[in-house]
Amino acid sequence: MITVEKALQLAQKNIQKTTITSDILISKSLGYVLAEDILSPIHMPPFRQSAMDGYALGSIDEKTFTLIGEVKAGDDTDPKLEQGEAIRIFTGAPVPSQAQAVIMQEKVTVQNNQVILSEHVVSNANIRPFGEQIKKDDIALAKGTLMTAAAIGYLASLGITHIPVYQKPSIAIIATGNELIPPGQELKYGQIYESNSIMLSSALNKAGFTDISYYKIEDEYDLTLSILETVIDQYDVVLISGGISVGDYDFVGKALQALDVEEIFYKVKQKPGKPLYFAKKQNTTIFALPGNPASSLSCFYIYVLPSLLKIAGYENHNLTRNTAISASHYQKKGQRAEFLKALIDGNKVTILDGQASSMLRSFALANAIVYLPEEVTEVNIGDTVTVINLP
Ligand SMILES: Nc1nc2c(c(=O)[nH]1)N[C@H]1C(S)=C(S)[C@@H](COP(=O)(O)OP(=O)(O)OC[C@H]3O[C@@H](n4cnc5c(N)ncnc54)[C@H](O)[C@@H]3O)O[C@H]1N2
Ligand code: MOO
Repeated sequence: MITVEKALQLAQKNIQKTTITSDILISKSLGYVLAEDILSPIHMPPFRQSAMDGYALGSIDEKTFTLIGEVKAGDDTDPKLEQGEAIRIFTGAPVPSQAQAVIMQEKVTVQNNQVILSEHVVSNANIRPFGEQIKKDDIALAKGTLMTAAAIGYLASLGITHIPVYQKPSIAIIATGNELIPPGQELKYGQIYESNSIMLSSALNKAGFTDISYYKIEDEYDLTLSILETVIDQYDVVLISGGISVGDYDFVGKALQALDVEEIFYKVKQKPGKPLYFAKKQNTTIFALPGNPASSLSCFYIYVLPSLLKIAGYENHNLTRNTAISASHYQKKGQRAEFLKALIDGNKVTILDGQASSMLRSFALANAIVYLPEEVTEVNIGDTVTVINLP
């Protein structure tokens, strides 16, 4: 059994950013990472732009100007403007080439076609210079940038429609267990509802991973072997739930071994999620998550999600860790490091009741995980603890 720190380190070391990129519509690019530098195809702004509704002035030394016309946003005119003359102008409109400044309409009075300034203006006031934000062929956004709403808006403002991004992995989720039936059917004695696949796919969707396929396997060796062989061949990432412990009907480990996967680690000194298994085969990454629902989700957030984000090209792929002051007393029962479902409010964190790995209610209420390393055996109210924010 390895430590949490060693397991995290091995996951980091054995996961590489994908080399597969594709050109996609920017409207579909939220959450993708740029695979190349994007150069601006235009100067932005593409002309001298008025930043205010007011008057464009032919000179800046006078206090009174003769009003000779108007330019509004979208106009394609460049009217002549002499010293002592002004043109009515609006925010976003092209500023006449000869204009030396724009004054806000609140700072003038207009009488008989004369614009009278109540204060002096400085040269180029309220004019957004040509190419002020970015020049044509300069790097608009660098390779590695995460596409956020703002990044999408920015590239759209430069007229860009398609961008090269790192492809997101295709993912198979495999739920194992004879006892599992889909929600919506009536439970027979011995059965429970299968909830891990919908939970994991929801967590994947939230993180922007949508290429997901589902499989359900009975606890049967040959079937486990053949389905695992197929999915390892077909998908970039395989997430298996359950069947990874030591019981007579836990066939996942045996099947993976028979398929000659490269085992990176099996069993981590942690609670929940002790029998976590991580392996690779060619370009496929395989995580076998313990079947207990809270163990599955805990391992997903701590190990799987950072790995998937790294594959998809994210620079900051780890969940944020902070410290907070515990509002709870908690006594560890065993020796393993623990990930505890918790509720953080400001810098105060409450460890929730119901931490068993079979229970999801505390997870459903949690917004954070308190991490207790092996050496911490007890938390007292007022102690500083490590907190991992849940996405
Ligand atoms: N003798 C030992 N027994 C167990 C050990 C051990 O070290 N020695 N470890 C325990 C720990 S810790 C865990 S965690 C579990 C993990 O077991 P598996 O990964 O093999 O998972 P299963 O046995 O298939 O299922 C465990 C539990 O979770 C329920 N389950 C499974 N899949 C789903 C699903 N898709 N949706 C909802 N619930 C699911 C299943 O019914 C079981 O109750 O092993 C301990 N045993
Ligand atoms: O490690 Mo298991 O997830 O404690 O129950």
